[in-house]
Amino acid sequence: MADPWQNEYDFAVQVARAAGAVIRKAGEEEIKVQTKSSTVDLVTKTDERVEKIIIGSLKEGFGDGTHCFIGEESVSKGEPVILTDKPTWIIDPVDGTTNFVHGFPFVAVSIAFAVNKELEFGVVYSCLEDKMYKARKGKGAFCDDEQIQVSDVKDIHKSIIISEHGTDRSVEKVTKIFSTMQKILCIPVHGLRGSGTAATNMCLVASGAVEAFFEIGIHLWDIAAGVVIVREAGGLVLDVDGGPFDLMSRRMMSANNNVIAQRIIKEIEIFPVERDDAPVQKK
Ligand SMILES: O=P([O-])([O-])O[C@@H]1[C@H](O)[C@H](O)[C@@H](O)[C@H](O)[C@H]1O
Ligand SMILES: [Mg+2]
Repeated sequence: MADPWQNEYDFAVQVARAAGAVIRKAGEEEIKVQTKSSTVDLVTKTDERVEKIIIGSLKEGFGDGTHCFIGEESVSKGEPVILTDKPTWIIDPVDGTTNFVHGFPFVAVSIAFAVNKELEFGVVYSCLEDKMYKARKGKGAFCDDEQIQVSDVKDIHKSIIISEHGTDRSVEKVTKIFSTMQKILCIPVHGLRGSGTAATNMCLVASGAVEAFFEIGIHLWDIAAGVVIVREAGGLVLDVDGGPFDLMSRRMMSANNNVIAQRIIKEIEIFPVERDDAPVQKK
């Protein structure tokens, strides 16, 4: 049977590449910064503009009303996060906005596609490095058309682990995050890293540069595309307590294998976060 979502997949790659070119260009100009949920949760005109470009192009291609869209900036303007069985695009126009603002060279466009609430494909364009990561369910993961695979390291002492601290600066949460990092570092592991973009971090797991990446507090648009890429590269994605991964939970552990995942999970100090599909009240 012909691949039902091949057109959508090819289109997503084209749109991500075009969006990345807009981001690169915008990075050469003056960047005006605003804040969202906190003073360190940054947003720029480029985030909004690129999301409009991406959703606009997707609607031109597939705008017969059967497709739904969940985009970071639309949600921050008050749209609810509702994932139905309909074909749904999950978009982070600029993952790594803080990096973008500071000229730190990792910024990604992340586009995922889900049907019947299952992720079908993911595209992550690391636009400053000009690397196109992509994966289609059951068909492998690729970086610039070269197939990628997770690392085969099983010894935690030979691993590099990524975690991030997100944008919540409450002392209780930051304390737990750093306590977890300290425990992992002292296992000991070879190193701790973080690129500043969850989407890129997942591609680093998928391509074998690191063994695991976990974070509490990410949103579905940060990781949806990366989830497919990690799985198709032979890795696994779990909840931070070792249970099944839940796209809406804002908790995610991705690893090259279960030995590494379980060893890290033992050290994670979990703190509560509001789910992405929590009913919209306020804003
Ligand atoms: O805001 P944004 O730059 O799109 O996304 C952020 C990045 O992915 C960062 O690595 C992660 O630590 C944050 O949790 C995300 O919110
Ligand atoms: Mg993001």
